[in-house]
Amino acid sequence: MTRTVEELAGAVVAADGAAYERALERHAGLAKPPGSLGRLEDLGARLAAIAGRCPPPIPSSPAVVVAAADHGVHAQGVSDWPQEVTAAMVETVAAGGAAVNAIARTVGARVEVVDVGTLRLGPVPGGVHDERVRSGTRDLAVEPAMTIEECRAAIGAGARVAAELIDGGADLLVTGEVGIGNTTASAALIAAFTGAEPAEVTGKGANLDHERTPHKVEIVRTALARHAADTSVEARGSLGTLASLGGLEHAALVGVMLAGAAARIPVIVDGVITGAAALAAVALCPDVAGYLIAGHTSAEPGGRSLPDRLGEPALLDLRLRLGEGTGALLAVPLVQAAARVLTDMVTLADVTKTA
Ligand SMILES: Cc1cc2ncn([C@H]3O[C@H](COP(=O)(O)O)[C@@H](O)[C@H]3O)c2cc1C
Ligand SMILES: O=C(O)c1cccnc1
Repeated sequence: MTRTVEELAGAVVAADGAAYERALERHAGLAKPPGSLGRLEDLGARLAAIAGRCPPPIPSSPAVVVAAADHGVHAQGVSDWPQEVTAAMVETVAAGGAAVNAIARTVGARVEVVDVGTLRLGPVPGGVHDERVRSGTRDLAVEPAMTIEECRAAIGAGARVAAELIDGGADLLVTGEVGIGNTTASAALIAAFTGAEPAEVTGKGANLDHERTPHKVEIVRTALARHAADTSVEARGSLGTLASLGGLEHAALVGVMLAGAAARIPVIVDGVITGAAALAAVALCPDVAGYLIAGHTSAEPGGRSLPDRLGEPALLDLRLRLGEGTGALLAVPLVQAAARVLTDMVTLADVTKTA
């Protein structure tokens, strides 16, 4: 079943503030000095708000969705890598040999890779979700990257994959991506949604020669000016911004976030690409914010401002700048622990009874 953006957004209810408060109260009475579990206490309360019950369920089936697509803006020389690397990485993830696979194995997460629009001549190989909308986006520096219909189709695809995973028992979604050139689209989205200066949010991505970073900043600036000057109805609003400046994988990740929130399941955000998608998802449906957990702070410029925009600092800062979902996956045990302490711990009253 494919749900529209409006249907998905309409199915999202605000996270439950009363369950959040009950969890904080419960924490205050557990067998520890109140507040001594630090940010894990607030995280547990957020999980209670997400599930609408306290204690919250302990996530036991995490799944990472790696959305993949190519980018027309690659023609502007914004990445040192050939576009073939995107499809090659999709195959690598499907075969289990990428960084995301190694870390997913460590934390017991399943990995699902979704091709929403890589450049490829042959068919999508086995083990990859074939949700191709088109072969790469248009060049966002010169024209809208996607039509609204293409953007909607990619959102629907991401939501469908997420819903299948949830139906199959996934109770914690993790966002990931691959797409050569996608740090340029991400910088454009972050600047558009936050008002940040392009130079503040544009970096070397996958090791772009540092002498060419000013050119990359200029491309982002050009794209923003092109979009700002676009007075068509399609260009207006959050969906218009996503279609104009984003990638197909950003749109698919918006779908994953909407579907997770609609099912009252936490969604862990990874680096600057999934973070840019998170800004779009929250712009489309503000209540989604209550379901998003910032997993880590990317070392890419723009990474630092993102978790704050999502309402709280990220859980980890390991100076990762890879994407794929790697940083978000590393936060999975923290999320599980935050829920588990609310279930497993005895109260201070229990302890003092036996003292
Ligand atoms: C081998 C390889 C594996 C990756 N895995 C994630 N990325 C990351 O780098 C790319 C974005 O950087 P840029 O905008 O500079 O092209 C995306 O594929 C992102 O997922 C990779 C990049 C490469 C080269
Ligand atoms: O933070 C990220 O997601 C990121 C940073 C650089 C390159 N690819 C991904």
